[in-house]
Amino acid sequence: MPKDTPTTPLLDRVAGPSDLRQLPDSDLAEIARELRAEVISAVSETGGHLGSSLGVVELAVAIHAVFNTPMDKLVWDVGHQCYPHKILTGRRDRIRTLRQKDGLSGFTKRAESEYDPFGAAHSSTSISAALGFTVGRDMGRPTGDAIAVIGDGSISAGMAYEAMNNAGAEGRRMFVILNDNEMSIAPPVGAMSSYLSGLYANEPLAKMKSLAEGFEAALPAPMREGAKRARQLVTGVSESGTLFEELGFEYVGPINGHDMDQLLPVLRAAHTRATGPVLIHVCTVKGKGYTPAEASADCYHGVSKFDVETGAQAKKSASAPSYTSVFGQALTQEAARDPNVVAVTAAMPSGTGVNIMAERFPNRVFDVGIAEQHAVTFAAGMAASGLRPFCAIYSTFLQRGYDQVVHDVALQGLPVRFAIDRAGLVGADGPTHAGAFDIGYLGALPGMTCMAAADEAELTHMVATAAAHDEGPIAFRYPRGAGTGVQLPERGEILEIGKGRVLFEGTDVAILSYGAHLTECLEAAEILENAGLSVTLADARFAKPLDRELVLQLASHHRALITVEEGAMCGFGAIVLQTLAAEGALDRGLAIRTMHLPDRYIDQASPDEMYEAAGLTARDIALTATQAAGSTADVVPFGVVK
Ligand SMILES: Cc1ncc(C[n+]2csc(CCOP(=O)(O)OP(=O)(O)O)c2C)c(N)n1
Ligand SMILES: CC(=O)[C@@H](O)[C@H](O)COP(=O)(O)O
Ligand SMILES: [Mg+2]
Repeated sequence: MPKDTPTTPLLDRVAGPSDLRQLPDSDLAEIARELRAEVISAVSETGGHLGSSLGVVELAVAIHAVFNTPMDKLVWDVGHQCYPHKILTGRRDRIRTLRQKDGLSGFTKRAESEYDPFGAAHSSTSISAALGFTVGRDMGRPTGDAIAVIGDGSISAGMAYEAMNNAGAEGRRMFVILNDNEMSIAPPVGAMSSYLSGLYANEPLAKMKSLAEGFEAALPAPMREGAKRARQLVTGVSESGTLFEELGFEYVGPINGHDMDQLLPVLRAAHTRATGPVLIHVCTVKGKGYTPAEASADCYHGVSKFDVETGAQAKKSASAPSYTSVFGQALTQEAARDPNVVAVTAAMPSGTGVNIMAERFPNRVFDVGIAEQHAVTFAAGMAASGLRPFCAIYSTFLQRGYDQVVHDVALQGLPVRFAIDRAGLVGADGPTHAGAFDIGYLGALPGMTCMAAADEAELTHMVATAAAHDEGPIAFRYPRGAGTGVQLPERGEILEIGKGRVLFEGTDVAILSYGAHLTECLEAAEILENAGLSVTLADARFAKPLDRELVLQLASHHRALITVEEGAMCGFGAIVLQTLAAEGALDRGLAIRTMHLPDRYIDQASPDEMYEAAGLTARDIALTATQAAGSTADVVPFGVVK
């Protein structure tokens, strides 16, 4: 047994939620204690989203004890807090494979378990999905109650309100549990967060509040009194109820989400009496029960492997600064030169690196909360006012703001600068977080300039180029993690729009790279040269406008042309193909291959393993080039490829 494996005699008897339901209530707090120890122990070995999972340990036990999962549909918003739920629902034996190749996903996933009725990883979808299940139940589908568990950060997104607006009007029996830990990844922002804090502040007086008399009656006597008092208090102080009540929900809470003596009776009362939508406001502590997590500024939102005793996390041995930090520094330099440069983040200040600019220019960096759609249009408004906004959003999350990119930015030709982090495959977070599609979805837009950084120096140039580009929207993408270690320029150079660069010239095969896979292309070129093929390597820098002249030149002077990108099909390769086709350059016997992510989702693993599964290693590029060039040379001797 590994040294940190806790003893868990009660939890050992729980193979699934039905076992939990056989236990007396008096055992459930102890189950939660053992479950917390198991989560800490497992995540110390795997890394992952620890703080959020620790915050919902009691909640997970109580929900599974009261509701009839999997018939009742439990939908965890984001899903990053689902580790206790996975342990309780038959996945304990694989919990130490979390976020690894062939292991458990770090999020809820339909394919993994019947207890995960709805997959997630992007936030604020749970209420909509739960309402969908509710309608399914009411229309005779074999499904029970639906329960959405959503955090205070995630409930700031517009989608959650769209869902509550709809659910309140539908008036169907469903449950929304607001898990309020007064934290997002960073401290939460915005008026909604202040509003929830106000409700939370009522806690000593309003232990329980429900405007429905019948609901109060279902509570145990001590709570009933509290509920009545709260009702009088609230109705006395203000004519209106909470925002949730205005939206048509019955509001219950706030209650202490770590106290089984509050959780169990409240959930049971709700379960017994609810006839319409109910919102149960549960207050929790992110990182609860693990001192290093509770004491840290981010409550151990996402951790690498760590020492359970000390909480010390394994340090990544980065030989080079991360792309994110290089972006943050370059942005700060631009902001120092130009007072019109502003930055927007949607709840990811440190993830995107705009926190670096915020240290020097706090009034010019705007964290809008989890609200990508608003972030994009807000940036568009700022651009229309004459400011120079950088809208820094991960590729995968920008998907949520796509109509805003099209309608509010591109169509109006507004110069919003999109800094697109996490381009390509990201590793442990898996396919939900892969930056796979932005080349295609942005490349399709008239007037959009699209760049991809081959290394950190290139990223610095692209930040400078974007800052200087007032002619319309411009985007630049770069991957998660450490850069290549190249020398960074003192100041970013303004690149000529639509011009690529040739790294070296050969005669047989041309490789045209777009983005950070240039490293693999360099390696592939070396393999090919060793095998006797003469290679040209070019970095396109721009997908739009494409360097037409360069592409035509590569097409006409080589037997084979290979494009390489860290993105899905319908991306850079497609743009190259369409350009060549339009020029008639495909009519002359050129062998062309477009290398991109395959047309399937790639499960979590390390980024290298994921790129291997995607067929995008240096070896894959070399093999593809050889075959395209019609060479029979044995181009990949063992030992050459890393
Ligand atoms: C659409 C979208 N934007 C951003 C994120 C990144 N993200 C993941 S969790 C999180 C914070 C969520 O806060 P909350 O819902 O309060 O849960 P907690 O982490 O506090 O448990 C953010 C911003 C995401 N998953 N989805
Ligand atoms: C759950 C979620 O969406 C974030 O916590 C995400 O996992 C962060 O990813 P990075 O570690 O790449 O910032
Ligand atoms: Mg929170």
